[in-house]
Amino acid sequence: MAGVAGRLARLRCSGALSSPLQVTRFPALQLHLCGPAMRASQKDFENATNQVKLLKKDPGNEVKLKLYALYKQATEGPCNVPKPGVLDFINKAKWDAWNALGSLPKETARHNYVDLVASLSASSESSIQVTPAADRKQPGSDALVVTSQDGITTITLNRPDKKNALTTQMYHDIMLALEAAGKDDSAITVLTGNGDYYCSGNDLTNFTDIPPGGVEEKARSGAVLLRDFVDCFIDFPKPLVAVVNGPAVGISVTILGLFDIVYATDRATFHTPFSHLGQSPEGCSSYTFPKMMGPSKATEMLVFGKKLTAREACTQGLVTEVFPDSTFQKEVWVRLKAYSKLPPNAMRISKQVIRNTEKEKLHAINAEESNILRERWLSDECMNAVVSFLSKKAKL
Ligand SMILES: CCCCCC/C=C/C(=O)SCCNC(=O)CCNC(=O)[C@H](O)C(C)(C)COP(=O)(O)OP(=O)(O)OC[C@H]1O[C@@H](n2cnc3c(N)ncnc32)[C@H](O)[C@@H]1OP(=O)(O)O
Repeated sequence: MAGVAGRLARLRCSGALSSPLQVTRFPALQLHLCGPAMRASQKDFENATNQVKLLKKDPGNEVKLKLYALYKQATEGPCNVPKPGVLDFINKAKWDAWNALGSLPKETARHNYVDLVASLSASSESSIQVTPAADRKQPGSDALVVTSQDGITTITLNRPDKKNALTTQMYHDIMLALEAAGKDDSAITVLTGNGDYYCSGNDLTNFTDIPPGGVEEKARSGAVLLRDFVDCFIDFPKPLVAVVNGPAVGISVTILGLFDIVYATDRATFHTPFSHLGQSPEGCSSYTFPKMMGPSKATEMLVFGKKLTAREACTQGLVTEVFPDSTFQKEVWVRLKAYSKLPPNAMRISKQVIRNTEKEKLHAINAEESNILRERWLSDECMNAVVSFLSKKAKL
């Protein structure tokens, strides 16, 4: 988020961002950032600081940063604390916002803060706070739905509004769901997505959740989680089927090489933009992809980020069969229900015969890929890509 908050504030002052939408949503910013200094009493300011805790509608990151900056300027004056490290996304964004206020007098900052809170109070419905990412609660188990019926355990990614991006909590929940499915009395296990996407890969906001040990600790624990997560797929004992109901991105694509069957709607696409994100392949794809499609096609996907259509992915061996979107669900589930009636022990043993020779190798590859990614996550290339995504998301 390098300088984005500061750039935003300067653009606002220059009038460059005064679109009707922004004027409607954030009138206080438009009216007061560069407006004449007016007086608000200390009491008004204290009232506003209390009022802000009662706001019910989340006004978004821009306004939260503005509130933070004005509060600091009003109470401490111009920003003269050291700039946080470039990887410390949240604190750096806050520092940028405060620093962008330059030498704005304390009284003006106090007035602008009071005015901004007043304008927010009018339409408020849920709480706002500049919550450190580390304190933020991840979505709970409703982001993952597990059902068991007709001999099939289905694990459904259920964050359709976020294209089923995988939060840290979801990685843990998927591991638990796989562990349980491996032991339950179903014959087949399915992973699918709710909504128009199968999965948009790792939730990039996971990167903002920096623990007390800093970014190195974040990268270390991320690599451990990734390794454990992928290990669960390598070791899964029963037939594992991906029902790819829409586009798939990142890790949701790479682990497909560890599934036994991949059925896809013709609307699905398969995208691994690792270089664009300053990252490197995971999910054992550095081994499974070249093996299934040859090194050159694998390079197009994993190095150059070429997005495949469902039919291309089928030709390359990543997808087992493609179905028309209009009949996808019906055809796939009829097929899977029939398969689930086959003797479960025979299916389990046959899968193991097919997969066991590779297991040790896959675990070693997973460990190596996770280590390499740990380093990648600390690179400028990765950090810049994540910051760019988060900035667009925050519309900064
Ligand atoms: C234990 C850690 C293991 C990590 C392993 C390493 C894994 C690597 C990967 O998976 S790399 C791939 C990461 N994913 C991406 O780069 C995809 C990012 N998202 C997008 O490019 C787009 O959102 C899209 C192409 C998936 C969909 O575009 P569009 O149809 O225009 O929808 P929106 O962009 O408006 O998305 C709606 C809503 O969802 C949020 N969102 C989508 N994907 C992600 C994501 N991966 N992380 C976080 N948030 C995501 C998007 O921001 C919108 O949110 P909003 O409504 O603005 O709040």
